[in-house]
Amino acid sequence: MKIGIVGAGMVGSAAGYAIALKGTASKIVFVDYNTALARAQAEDIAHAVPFASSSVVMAGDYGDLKGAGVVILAAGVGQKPGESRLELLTRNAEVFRQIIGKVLDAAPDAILLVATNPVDIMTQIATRLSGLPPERVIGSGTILDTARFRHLIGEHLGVSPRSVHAYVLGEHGDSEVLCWSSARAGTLSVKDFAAQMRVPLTEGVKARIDDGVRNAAYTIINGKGATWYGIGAGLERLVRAIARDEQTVLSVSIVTPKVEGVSDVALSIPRIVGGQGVVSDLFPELDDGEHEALGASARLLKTTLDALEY
Ligand SMILES: NC(=O)C1=CN([C@@H]2O[C@H](COP(=O)(O)OP(=O)(O)OC[C@H]3O[C@@H](n4cnc5c(N)ncnc54)[C@H](O)[C@@H]3O)[C@@H](O)[C@H]2O)C=CC1
Ligand SMILES: CC(=O)C(=O)O
Repeated sequence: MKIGIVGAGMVGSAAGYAIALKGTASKIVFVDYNTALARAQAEDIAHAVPFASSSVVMAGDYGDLKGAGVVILAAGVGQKPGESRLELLTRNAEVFRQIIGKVLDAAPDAILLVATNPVDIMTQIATRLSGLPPERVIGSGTILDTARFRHLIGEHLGVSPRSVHAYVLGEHGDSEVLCWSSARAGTLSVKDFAAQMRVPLTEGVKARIDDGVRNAAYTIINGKGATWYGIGAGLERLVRAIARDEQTVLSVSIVTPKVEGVSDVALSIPRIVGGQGVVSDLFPELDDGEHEALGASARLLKTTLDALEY
């Protein structure tokens, strides 16, 4: 499958690098209004390909997205230290106004994968601007937060994160909801797993993990200015699920008709992803606190979107 990446900065290039190394796409086209940057990223990544795959990597303009099955949208500004994702909204909504029409003129059949923050609201904006059905405009949502959650649980329990099945729901942002009530390691609830392994899983430990997931972006941005490897790998995972029609469960954001009483809001729940985009939503079982927190997250996103004129 040919894929396009609009925005050749840290996130776009990390995604392209991961896709090229895994050979997930036959062709990768970078588009950026900084054409020198797009060309440099494509050339640098192309030099990694002989070690790994046979993907063709190039830079181009919007017309070169013709025939792309997936276009990743990673253009726009990122957070400065201390800035929240929601504070980026006005600037990045303007970027999407400039690029979505051009992407669709060239690649009307593409599935759009949104990475630009605040990703849930940008997904809702991209859905509206494109006129595409929601299942074809997919925000990376909490795919990264879910990976962070699995990493920290696995580290604490002494088990591979690949054996941890746990999801972060709601906003990719401060109001996200770590779903402890259904978190499992292997075949056991994390509580039973911890007991068998004789590892404490106290409220204090859970609070530390919650903080580590919720504030990971702030910590990393303080240290190196931005985050890119985690989301780059997450975007590759999404492209793979689509390119191979995997029907894989991933926590991603699309405009959803009803969540905890809030209508038409983009946020993450686990969903089945395949060649047509999102195939099904999987509403997880939640405890009362998680229901409440997911409702609050949905209301925050909806109110923030409603305040934006676009
Ligand atoms: N969804 C997620 O989990 C994550 C999302 N992000 C978000 O991804 C976005 C990109 O972050 P970075 O790559 O670090 O930023 P960056 O500044 O390195 O790259 C952004 C690129 O967008 C390009 N761009 C801006 N306006 C454009 C336009 N109108 N047309 C074409 N290209 C344009 C810039 O030239 C730049 O190369 C940010 O909004 C950031 O917050 C970052 C990390 C994780
Ligand atoms: C920047 C961002 O959204 C993240 O790393 O979670």
